[in-house]
Amino acid sequence: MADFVQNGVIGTLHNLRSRTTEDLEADLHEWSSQTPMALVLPSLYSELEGPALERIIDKLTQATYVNEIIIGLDRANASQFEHAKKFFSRLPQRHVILWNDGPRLREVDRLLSEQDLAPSEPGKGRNVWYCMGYFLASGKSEAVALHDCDIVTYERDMLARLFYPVVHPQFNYVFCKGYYYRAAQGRLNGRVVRLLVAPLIRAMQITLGDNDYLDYMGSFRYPLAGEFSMKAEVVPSLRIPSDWGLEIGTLSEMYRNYSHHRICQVDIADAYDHKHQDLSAEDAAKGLNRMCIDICKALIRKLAVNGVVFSPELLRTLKACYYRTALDLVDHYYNDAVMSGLTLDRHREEATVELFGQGLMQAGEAFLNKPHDAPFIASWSRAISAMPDVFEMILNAVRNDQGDA
Ligand SMILES: O=C(O)[C@H](O)COP(=O)(O)O
Repeated sequence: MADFVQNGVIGTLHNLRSRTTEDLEADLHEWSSQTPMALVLPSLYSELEGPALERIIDKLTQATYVNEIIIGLDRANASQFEHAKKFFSRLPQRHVILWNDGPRLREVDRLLSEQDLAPSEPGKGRNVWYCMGYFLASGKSEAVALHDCDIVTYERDMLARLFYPVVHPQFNYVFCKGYYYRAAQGRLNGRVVRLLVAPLIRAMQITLGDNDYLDYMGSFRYPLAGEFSMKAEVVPSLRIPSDWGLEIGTLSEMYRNYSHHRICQVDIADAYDHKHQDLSAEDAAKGLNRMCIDICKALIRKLAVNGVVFSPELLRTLKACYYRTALDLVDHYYNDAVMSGLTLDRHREEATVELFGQGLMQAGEAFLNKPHDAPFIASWSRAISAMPDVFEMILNAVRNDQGDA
């Protein structure tokens, strides 16, 4: 049963389950001429071979209020790119595929890197950045939504509910983040949100005291959701991290650029399932271990920008507080899971908390040793000012790539 509580500093739009998807879509259709909508899909070629994307594309064929779909394709060779063109061809909407590893976009990337403007790391952040560049360059839409391509439980209303708050002509929102809970095969998931982000933000609030940024971050029910939407005006000034700090970094950018009143979150699904990564306890460069370190760095960096002075003592206190807070939460997660007929392995949860605690220390130490090390990609405003013809170059590269048979 949904609730209607507004207990954060941003707006929360619940699903009170009194409207159908078709009803929501009818509104979106009506508004689509005034606010055309684009969907960005950052995808790995391997996702075309998995079970989730086929279903996503099936559902999207019916989302005809969408004006254009921009697919960012990573890790594809030439024949895989040709296959991708066929794979996406049944989409009835105008759609393009950015072949990020193709020679034309690689050349744009090379020219941008000559000016230190290209994303330095491969990955989702880089993929999203080029898709957003294309979105701005094409200039065909006024709002953009983004979601991952590994959602096994995808339904059409996810996208309708994601767009609705930023497209409604009387709502004042410029940015909207999706939320849900994660579970599959009778097990509660969402390990990084539950065991790292939620307790860490609470521990930071306890350790640092009153802090508007932490109140804001703590208001998001699923801060790592890869699903969000925004008005076009937001995109040029965004500076997103290229690592796993992407989601936290995007929320932080919105915090810096807009009043809380213009930001909301929306209930887009009940149980959500996706491709799971290994914890990778033995290797801090991979899996959730790496994700944890990148997220901690992003939060620490942002607090430092807001004036918090980090020291080894503060880090030790924060870690102790995080650890206790996370263990307390594990009790609640366990009880919640049991009451809902789901399972939760308490031993594994507590071992994960220990690993994340080490990750927090590693991130803190890395920050203290190299405070200027920021994996941010330049904003598109900056990229255009340094290379005024970059949009033209991207449009040409993408147009020519689509045309090659
Ligand atoms: O959202 C999260 O917490 C991470 O992406 C991990 O999710 P998972 O535990 O569902 O794999």
